[in-house]
Parts: sequence; structure tokens; C-alpha cells
Amino acid sequence: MPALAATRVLLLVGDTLSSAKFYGFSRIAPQYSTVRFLGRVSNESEPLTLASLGFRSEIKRNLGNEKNKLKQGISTIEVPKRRENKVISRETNAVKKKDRVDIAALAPFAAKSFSELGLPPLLVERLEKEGYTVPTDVQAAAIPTILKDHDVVIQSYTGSGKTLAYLLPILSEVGPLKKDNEPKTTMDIEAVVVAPSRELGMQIVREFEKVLGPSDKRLVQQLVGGANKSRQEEALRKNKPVIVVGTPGRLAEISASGKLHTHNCRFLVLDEVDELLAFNFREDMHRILEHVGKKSGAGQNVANGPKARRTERRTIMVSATVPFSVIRAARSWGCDPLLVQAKSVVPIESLPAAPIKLSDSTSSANEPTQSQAPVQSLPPSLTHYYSVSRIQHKVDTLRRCIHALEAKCVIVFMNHTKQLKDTVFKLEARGMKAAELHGDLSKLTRSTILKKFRNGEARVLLTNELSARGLDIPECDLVVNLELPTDSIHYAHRAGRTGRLGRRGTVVTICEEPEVFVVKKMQKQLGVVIQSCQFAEGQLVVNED
Ligand SMILES: Nc1ncnc2c1ncn2[C@@H]1O[C@H](COP(=O)(O)OP(=O)(O)OP(=O)(O)O)[C@@H](O)[C@H]1O
Repeated sequence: MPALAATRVLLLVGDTLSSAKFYGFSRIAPQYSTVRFLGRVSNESEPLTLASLGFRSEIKRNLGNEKNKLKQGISTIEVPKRRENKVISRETNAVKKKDRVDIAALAPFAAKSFSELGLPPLLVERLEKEGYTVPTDVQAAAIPTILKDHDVVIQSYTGSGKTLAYLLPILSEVGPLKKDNEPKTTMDIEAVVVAPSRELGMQIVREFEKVLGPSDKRLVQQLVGGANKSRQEEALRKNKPVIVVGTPGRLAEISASGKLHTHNCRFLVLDEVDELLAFNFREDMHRILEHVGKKSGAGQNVANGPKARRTERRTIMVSATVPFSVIRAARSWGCDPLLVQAKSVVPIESLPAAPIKLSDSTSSANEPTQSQAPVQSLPPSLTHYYSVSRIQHKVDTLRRCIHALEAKCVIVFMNHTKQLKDTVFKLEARGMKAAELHGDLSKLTRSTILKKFRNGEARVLLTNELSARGLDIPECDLVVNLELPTDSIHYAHRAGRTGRLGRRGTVVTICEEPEVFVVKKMQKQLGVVIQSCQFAEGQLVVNED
């Protein structure tokens, strides 16, 4: 790794550097590094299958006479005339109970322990108390690199532990668990974390509180939209937090009112950064980027060494996908940023300045073309299906899908709030406990609904991309796209709500016949297999293409 006199640390964290795969980094094929994440492939020449990952799914081939079945009208879906293979018994992905999965057993990570990553003893102790003993691949790669003050773009995939990958280096230098030799923490705010949704913001606050422990959790303050602003300002005055987590609008608003003092800030985290670079956040993000921490300048007096850097803001960008717009940000904000993947570190400079079009797809900077597929954004433990259904039968197909997979904790994605509400109504009318999560609801209602869903009081959560980005619900065993995502990047974010940290998960896209080509396109871009299926007689039946 190049020894760089970093005048600042710019950390860009994402599951997928959509361009990364294209440039053939000297590493074995991404999926093999994923395999190493989950376990050792006994023989690397063998085809990569779930079996080689140590997973089993019993797919028995039943070439029964599908004509009879269709005559019995067991499916309202037009099943193309082709042989069917019945999935007789598919081990459900349901996480049977709310136990913490034995991560180390399920996915032995390359790294050994958090203390070997250079984290302070107090912090390691707190982690162990919270049951975190083995760092994930992305944490093992990112934490030592961050602690060495490199600017980095970190790439791993959904559910692989990116939050701790940035949270732990921050707590190594800020707050009561930091290294002894770290300069005294000022009373000012030292870290600002920006998240595009209230839910994700509150989830990050909980993660900080969990690691800090009950006596120090007041050091983190939420500044998310939809909550009472004057109460938030009062808490800033009273608690003197060192870390604030918020949504762009509220952070910019309180900063502009002069009640959020961030000039001494040392860390700025932009979680789900490609969402934050979207046009609707532009003004607020500009304000935050201008006012959080001291900006480094070319004329930075490196002679002061660490002291100079200490007054520097370190910018951490996190996302499940990292299109070129984020790469460009890394270039302009970073100082020789490095691309850190679970198994490799390479200079960002080795990436071309702009996307190279390989196909006639109208790829823009934010769209992955075929070669830039966010292949590392999807956990290998996911199984993907699509099922063709007429629009008026979609809810029926959804119900049969949930029953066939015996799914216990289902997230269903839709694009339009009105249809989303209708679907909740229809599911409830058929006796299936469903809840809705979207922007029309108040913050309180949204957090109540999420709590109900996490507690299993609702089996199905109907939501859209923004509310669900980054959400971590380990129990989620099935994701359904009831309406197509706009592109493979959004597909990856949706799919990543299941199969968290090595668990198995199923993704089913219910689409109309004319949309099948879009599913096939995403299949190619993502480098995964999305099998055609139908739901009949209470089972998922895989159609042989
Ligand atoms: N080292 C670890 N050991 C055990 N569990 C972990 C570890 N690191 C993270 N986790 C757990 O794994 C889950 C996923 O973590 P996290 O939400 O940070 O993933 P992510 O990569 O940010 O996902 P996304 O891309 O969807 O935002 C969380 O429940 C977290 O508590």
C-alpha cells in the first residue's frame, strides 16, 4: 500500500464501485472473494454454486405434466409452454427466531480480531460486550487503512458491516473509548453523520449508542427531519454531543440557524452517498460540506504533520453502490484516495476519469453499464426469482409467494405510494398482517411501524427505496419487487435488505410479461441468475428457461 503523507482522510465507503469490476483489479473474480467472505471454496476450479458455499437447497426436478396442472387452473399466471421443474421443498430462509446468528461460524472472516486492527482496548472491550468479536471482511480491510490516515473508497456489499467500518475508527479518536494518545476531545462536535432517511439516521444513532454503552450514549444526538426541532436544539445545548447524526435538510437548517457548531469537526460521514449526491439534496449538502470541519487546501501546511491533519475534516462516504459521481467526488475531495475492497487496496487514480461505454446503453455517470455491474453489491447467499403476473393478479401472486416460501419477515417494494397503500389494504383484507412505510407518514408513525415490523407484529412491510435504503433488519427473509426498480443499482439496494451478513435470503420480482426483458437486463448487469418461477399448489415452481 503506498505510504502517503495524507493531509486528510477521505473515506468513501460503498458496496459497489460500479466501475471497479471493469478495471480488472489484480484479484481473483469478485465472486470468489465473496466466497472467501463466506467460507473456503474447497476446490477453486469447481463452479461457484451455493453448494460450494456450503448452502443446500433441495431443488428436485419434477417434470410432471404441467398441462394437467394448468387445466386444473392452479395458476392464474400465463405459464409459457415449457417443462417445469418443481422446487419440492426449499429450505425456507426464514430466520426461525430472533437469535444473533453465530457470524463467525456462518461466515468465517479473513481477519482475526478487532484488537489486531489497531482499535483501542476500551473500544474492543465494548465491542465484545455487544457480541462483536470477529470483524467482517470490509471492516478488516477498512479499519487499519482508515487508522493509517489514508483517503479510501471502501467497497463491499449490502449487509457486510459498513456502518462499523466507519463508526469504529471514529470512536477510536472521538469520545470516551478513544486511544489514550489521542488529543483531548474538545467540547465541540467532532463527527457529523448524514443519512438520506430518518430511519437510517436513527438506526445509525442506535449503532453508536450500542457501542458507546448506556452511560455515554448522550454523546450522540439525532438531528433527523420530522422530529421536534426546538427539542433537538435544546438537546444540543444541554448534552454537548460529540457526534450528531441527521438528515440533510435538518442538519443544514440547524447549521444555518447558528445552533450547530461544526467548525472543529474531524469526521463527516455521508451514508448512502449516491443518494445524498442526488439533486434534491444538493443545496443542503452544499451547506453541510462547506460548514463541517475545516476544509483542507492545497496550501495546507503539511509541515505541521498530524497536528495539521487533526484540524482537518475527514470525509467518509458510504453507500451500497458507488457510481462515477462518487468517484468524481472522491477525486476532488480526496488526497490520493485508495480503493479498499474486502480483499484488495488499489489507488483510485487507476480508475478512468469517466465511465467507458461498452454497450449502446445510454449510461450516464450514475448508471452502471453492463461492465460496471454492481456485482459486489449483492450477497452471494441470495437467491433471485421473477414471476410473471398480470397487474390485476399481482397481489394474489404476492400472497402465494409469501406462503410458498413460508416467509416470516417480508419487505415489499413499490414505486408509488397510492398503490402501496392499496396493497396494504388488500393484504389485510385477506388476513395477512401488513404495514406501510413511506414519506407521507410522520416520523413518529414511521418509527412505530418499523418497531412493529422488527418485532414481528406485521409480517409484510410495503415500502419504497428511500425509506428502506441501508435499513438493517436481520430477520428479513424475503424481498419482493411488486413494481420494478428503476435500474440494477436500485435492485441491489432493495435485494440487500435480506441475506444480511451471510444469512440466506430470497428476492422475487413480480412483473408483467412485457417487463421480463428488463429483469433479464438487470440479471446481466448484476451478474446473478434470476430464475423464472410460478407459485402453484403452495409451492414455488421453477420454470426451466
Ligand atoms: N463484525 C460483526 N460481527 C457481527 N455482526 C456484525 C458485524 N458487523 C456488522 N454486523 C451486523 O451486520 C448487520 C449489517 O451491518 P450494516 O448494516 O453495517 O451493513 P451494511 O454493509 O452497512 O449494509 P447496507 O449496505 O445495507 O447499508 C448489522 O446487524 C450489524 O449489527
